[in-house]
Amino acid sequence: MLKFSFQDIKFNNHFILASHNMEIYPGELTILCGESGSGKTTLLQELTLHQVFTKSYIYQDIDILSLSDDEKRDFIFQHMAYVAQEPDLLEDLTIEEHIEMYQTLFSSKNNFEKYQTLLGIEQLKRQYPAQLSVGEKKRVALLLAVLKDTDIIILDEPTASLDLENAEMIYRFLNELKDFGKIIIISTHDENIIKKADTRYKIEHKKLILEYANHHEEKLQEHQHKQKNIHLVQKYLNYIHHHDTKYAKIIKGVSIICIVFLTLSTQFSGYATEINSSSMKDISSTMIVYKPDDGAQSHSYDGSGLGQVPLSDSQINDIKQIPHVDSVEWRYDCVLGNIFSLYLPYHYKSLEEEHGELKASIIDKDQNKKDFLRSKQEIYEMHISTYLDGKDYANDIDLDFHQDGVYLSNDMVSTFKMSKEEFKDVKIQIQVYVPVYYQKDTSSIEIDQREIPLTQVSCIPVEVELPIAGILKGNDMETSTMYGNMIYIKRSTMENLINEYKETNSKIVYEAFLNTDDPSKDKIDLFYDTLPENAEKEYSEIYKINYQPWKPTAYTVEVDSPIHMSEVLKQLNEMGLSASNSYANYYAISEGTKSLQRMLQWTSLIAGLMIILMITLMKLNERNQMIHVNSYLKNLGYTDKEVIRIKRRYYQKSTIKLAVTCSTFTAAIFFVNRFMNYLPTSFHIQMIFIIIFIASIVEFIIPILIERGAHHD
Ligand SMILES: Nc1ncnc2c1ncn2[C@@H]1O[C@H](COP(=O)(O)OP(=O)(O)OP(=O)(O)O)[C@@H](O)[C@H]1O
Repeated sequence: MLKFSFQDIKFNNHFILASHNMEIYPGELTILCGESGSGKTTLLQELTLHQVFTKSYIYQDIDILSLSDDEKRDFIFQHMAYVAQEPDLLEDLTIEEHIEMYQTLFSSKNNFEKYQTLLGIEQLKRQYPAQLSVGEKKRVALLLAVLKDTDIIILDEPTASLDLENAEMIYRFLNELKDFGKIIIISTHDENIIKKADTRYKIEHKKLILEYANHHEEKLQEHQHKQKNIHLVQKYLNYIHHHDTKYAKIIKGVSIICIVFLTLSTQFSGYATEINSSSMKDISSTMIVYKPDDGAQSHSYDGSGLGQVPLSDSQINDIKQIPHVDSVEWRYDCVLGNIFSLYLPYHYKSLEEEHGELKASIIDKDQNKKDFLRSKQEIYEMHISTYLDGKDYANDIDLDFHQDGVYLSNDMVSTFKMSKEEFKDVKIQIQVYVPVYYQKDTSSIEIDQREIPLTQVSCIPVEVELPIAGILKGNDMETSTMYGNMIYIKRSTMENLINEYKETNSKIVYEAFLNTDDPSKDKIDLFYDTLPENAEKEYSEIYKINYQPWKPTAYTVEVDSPIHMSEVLKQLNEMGLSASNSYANYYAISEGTKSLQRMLQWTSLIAGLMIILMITLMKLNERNQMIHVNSYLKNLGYTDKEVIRIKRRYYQKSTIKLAVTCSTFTAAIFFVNRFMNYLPTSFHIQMIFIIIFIASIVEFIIPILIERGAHHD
């Protein structure tokens, strides 16, 4: 039995109903009738634990008012089904899904097919609530109330504004219902229902009157305890997006693309940083510093010994004083086959006339000799540079035989039909151009139609046999080169050769030409230091060439870190010096990757904000739906905490779903990319974290914040 009493009901000092008691028995139909506006709905709401005016509420010896809020919700879950005047259904679930949800949540075992037939629900099963008439909705709500399988059923005007056909189904249904030992309370104006009443209350003149009572002493239906399972609700929450509008679906698609793009761009920004730092590593922190001829500033350093002026001791000191400069070491670079560098004061013959053909050979362990390169041209394109004694070049060396000697570039050995290992214990025999003089009067370049004389190094070709110390990974040995066939000679070896052949005195050479009408009588004579008295009359042209003992024209300058390169370069330029432009190129790459990074960072940021904005708008749009689901669950008897847990779990699942979709999409892009060889990239685990992070904001944090906002409204 349910014993219930309420105090005077007033709204804004407007008196509605005087205080009264009610006793409601199981297995009976308790009817509440009265005029419209007399307070029937208000009373029913009190019976569903709204408790604004309730004085006492005892059900089966349980004092409901002494229960905590959560216990009251549990009570509703276990014992009470309420069908309001306007039935509450979830817009995105079909009637069949509603039925399935109730059966699952309340593990109903009652004979629901019978009620389903009585209420004519079969043909409505595939419909959504919005497709139903009011009568149909009421019938569905009644069936759901039965499926909740509780011992108290409260119905507010079940037949109000229904046609006869709908109403009759409900009458038949009510006849069945009352035979099951349930407490059934119905508010109605409908005479057809009123006459079925076992107990009838009427509200008249603002008083509740017990008009009629015919108690049967029937026992209450045995209550079966229902297990509350919040996991089961999840499935039905997933149906909520069945009905998403087209634009919501488009926004979802766009946000997935945005998240993938955002992730990729963050990753590429990472690659750009890697490229940047690896190119910074590649540039090492050294550069070749030289002073170009005054008239030919643009002449770049090509290792040909042409166009660079030796540096004075004070200039070298000044370089050493530049902040961040660690060391300044002279170097020597030359091109084999640059026969101009062989012009010496003593002879003006070409290389081939003087020394025969330029040769490079290798001599193996058994003293077998082989021409080193395949063609004469390749030998003429061979470059020699020096490397420093005692310095670690491990980054550039592929195979080190750990002995004094020359390192060969990778290009140079790759044309050879020998494995790299086979170069061990092999010697190379070449003619090294040993520098002895520099002079400025035999070479020139034309700039703006003016001939600008260039400083030229003059060399003596010296045949040497040197062990091969190792093979390089590429062609560079610390400083970068644009040439392929490189031989790197230890600087002390070169220094010994230079000391052996060096000149200590300057020499002036006069080149005297006699051009006549008969070419066979033409001649060239050379005069050293002084010209004969009558020379100017005898010769048609005389050139004076001033040979100075050789001094280094290039230096390897080492800077403490690549990031200070530009600073040092600036100071060198201010001193009128140049540095090999390979650095400038790398610097440009580095700058380029930095701007690429900046661009990617900005676009990522904008894409990120766009996603958040789009999703926020979308979720705001869904706000009412989100709130309705919460109140629906609470009306079913879930406590606030349970609803929060259900919702959190639901958002967690959506987050995981989004993260998995985006990760799969991203992985697919990577796979296609790798397959097509567009970019040398791989799928980084950190991308998953980025995706999870964005997915959590989008599918967890934003919805929770919006719902929270709704609760405060
Ligand atoms: N929350 C409220 N605030 C102010 N007045 C209210 C509130 N709820 C109900 N009322 C008023 O109380 C009176 C009783 O309303 P109630 O809905 O309970 O009547 P009813 O008998 O169910 O009417 P009907 O048969 O038309 O549904 C009405 O005058 C209504 O305007």
